Amino acid sequence: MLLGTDRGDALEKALTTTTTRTVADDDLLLQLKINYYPRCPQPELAVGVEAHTDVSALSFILHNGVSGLQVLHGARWVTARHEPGTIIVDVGGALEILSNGRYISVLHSGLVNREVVRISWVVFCEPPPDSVLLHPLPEFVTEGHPARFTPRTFKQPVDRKLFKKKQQHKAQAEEENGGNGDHHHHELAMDARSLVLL
Ligand SMILES: O=C(O)CCC(=O)C(=O)O
Ligand SMILES: [Fe+2]
Repeated sequence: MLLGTDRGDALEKALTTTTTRTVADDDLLLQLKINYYPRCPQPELAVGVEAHTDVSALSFILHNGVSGLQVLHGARWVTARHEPGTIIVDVGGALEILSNGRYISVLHSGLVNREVVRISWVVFCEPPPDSVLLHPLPEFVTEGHPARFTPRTFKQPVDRKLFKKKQQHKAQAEEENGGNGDHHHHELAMDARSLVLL
């Protein structure tokens, strides 16, 4: 999402008043991922970054001003605004859990462009993998809004995502090789891709 004033204020308040109590500042892990989207003569046939949700708490997307980030809004894919000098902030799964679903981790994807190269630098801000149990914070749990998530470590959804990806790519490789080829290279490529697709 592009931070609007209302949501931005609420988000900032939630983060400064609640998250820091659960996760100490120096426990937060920052990971940088650089996406390079080459020009593509037939963008509609290509996959840039496939549809996914981030597992992080927050992701900060810096970009070269070229649009390409698509966000699922209701039933429609909409293109995010890429105004020069702005940073796009994306809510990840960890924040969805902490806020008991008040902030939603939306499905998004990255498209390639026919004319221009697109580059995005994404900083994923993540809780520690297994020393903290993520659960809806008490201030977001009421009678009207019971807890929607069971407690889990950050590592659990990450592992689940990697496992799903592995299965997907294995099935793809088997399809391509008629079920009996040498899959070694596919699996190596898949592992590299999975790691950066968190
Ligand atoms: O390139 C973008 O704008 C978004 C990429 C993205 O969603 C990701 O790397 O997780
Ligand atoms: Fe993402």
